[in-house]
Amino acid sequence: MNIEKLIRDVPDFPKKGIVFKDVTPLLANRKALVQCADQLAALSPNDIKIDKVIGIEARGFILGGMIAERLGAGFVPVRKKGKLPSEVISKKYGLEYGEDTLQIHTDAIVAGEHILIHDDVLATGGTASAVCQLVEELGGIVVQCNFIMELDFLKGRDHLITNVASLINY
Ligand SMILES: O=P(O)(O)OC[C@H]1O[C@H](OP(=O)(O)OP(=O)(O)O)[C@H](O)[C@@H]1O
Ligand SMILES: Nc1ncnc2[nH]cnc12
Repeated sequence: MNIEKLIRDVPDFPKKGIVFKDVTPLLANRKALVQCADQLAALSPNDIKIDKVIGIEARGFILGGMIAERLGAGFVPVRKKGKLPSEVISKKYGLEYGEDTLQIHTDAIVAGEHILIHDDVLATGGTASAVCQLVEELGGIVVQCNFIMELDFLKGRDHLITNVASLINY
């Protein structure tokens, strides 16, 4: 089925001038959800065993968990500042409509592990790039960053030195 039809444009959210790509209709459709998870898992390079999938808060959690299950990998959340309970490392970052700080538990990744990072949208790349840096600080190897969609005109791909894959390009 055509998952693109289930992504809704919301003008002027969360700020004037931003066209927000809303994935909630896609997530609510049982066939689209499964198809999306299957296709994202299939994007992962099949010659490297993924140890852990990272989902980026909040919209990266849903399909990140489904991809981890399909790849037989663990799941690691990267969260906004102040949400993870144990010892963390942090990275400040800028995104299409603001800035924030992301955190990961220091014991979430063992040095040398192969990591796949998932999020719903690649826009400027600020968010995904910060997560790559967190993974590398812990000694993880980023195998791929994958996304439901990529906003090509914001050139997020240029900020990521790793393999980048997405299901839809705008
Ligand atoms: O490529 P960038 O310009 O960095 O933008 C992409 C990020 O923006 C959105 O998250 P948001 O910070 O809105 O958080 P949410 O998932 O909690 O709504 C999206 O889910 C990505 O994480
Ligand atoms: N235009 C957009 N729609 C949805 N999520 C985003 N994250 C950054 N830019 C976005």
